Amino acid sequence: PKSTDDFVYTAYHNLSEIYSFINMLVAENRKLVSKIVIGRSYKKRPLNVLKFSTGANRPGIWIDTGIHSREWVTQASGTWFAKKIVKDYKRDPVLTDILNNYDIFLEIVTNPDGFAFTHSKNRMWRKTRKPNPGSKCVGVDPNRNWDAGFGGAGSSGNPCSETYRGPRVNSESEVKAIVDFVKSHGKLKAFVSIHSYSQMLLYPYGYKYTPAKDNAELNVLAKRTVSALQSLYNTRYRYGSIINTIYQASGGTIDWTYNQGIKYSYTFELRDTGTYGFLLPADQIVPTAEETWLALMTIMKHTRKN
Ligand SMILES: O=C(NO)N[C@H](Cc1ccccc1)C(=O)O
Ligand SMILES: [Zn+2]
Repeated sequence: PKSTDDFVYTAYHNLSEIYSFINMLVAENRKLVSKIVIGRSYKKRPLNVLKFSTGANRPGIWIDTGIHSREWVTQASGTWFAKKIVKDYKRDPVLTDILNNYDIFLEIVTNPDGFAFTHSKNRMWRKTRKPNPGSKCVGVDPNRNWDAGFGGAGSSGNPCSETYRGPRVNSESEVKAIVDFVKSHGKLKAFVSIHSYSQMLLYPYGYKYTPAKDNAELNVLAKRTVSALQSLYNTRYRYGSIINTIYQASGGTIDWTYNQGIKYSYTFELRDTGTYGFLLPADQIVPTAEETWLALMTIMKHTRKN
């Protein structure tokens, strides 16, 4: 495609197509959009983050998709979100107000090595692609590698496991890059990590049963958020803390971001509930992105007001 207007949002795309989408979007919207490279993957691919900003030194909102590479509807949705933001700025009053006060950071391909591998060799690949010394098994689960209950129940020490935590905290450059960005930015007010599938909206904690101190507020906001999502196509989501809603998981992304003080830390599990699972048909990409955008707007609106 020559522009992001004729990019096909109703189809899945490979790594180079998404990278070129990102570059086109920046080139077409130089005032609003810039690209930050926050680091490199194990295989030295750039970790590209889109920054949407209308002024300096603003607080920020973070959204990542594709940290688990096989969850293709998430990177596809992230691409659609990026275009939606530039289309709606100055047209939608709520988004315009958010962007006049907050920066939005969007990492679409958060695990590029894994994503490339799902296109080339194994569609069901989840982890990073860093080799594990002493094992024939490759990769670390980037949703177990964070310094939040790291190594506890709900992750594995076996390199061959899909939930292998890694040899140490932040061993994965894809994770470390985000950790460093969060710490250096210092003013992120919301952090949303988008996965699939199960149709759930989850908040901390995953590594312990202790409720988050903001549990009540996070629960009320989650309820309102899933209602907004359901309003479009009647897609139903469950919501609650990770450990109570799905299972115990240690070293997870949003447990760490919440403990960093980012109150509005959420994980989405997008469509579906298992009919197609990770192999969600492409004709569900745009409906999924549209309904999820209503949810994200709810969280961003609440963040703006608090
Ligand atoms: O893999 C997915 N979804 O794709 N999520 C599950 C559950 C989860 C969600 C959020 C935090 C921690 C754990 C996982 O095992 O990582
Ligand atoms: Zn996942």
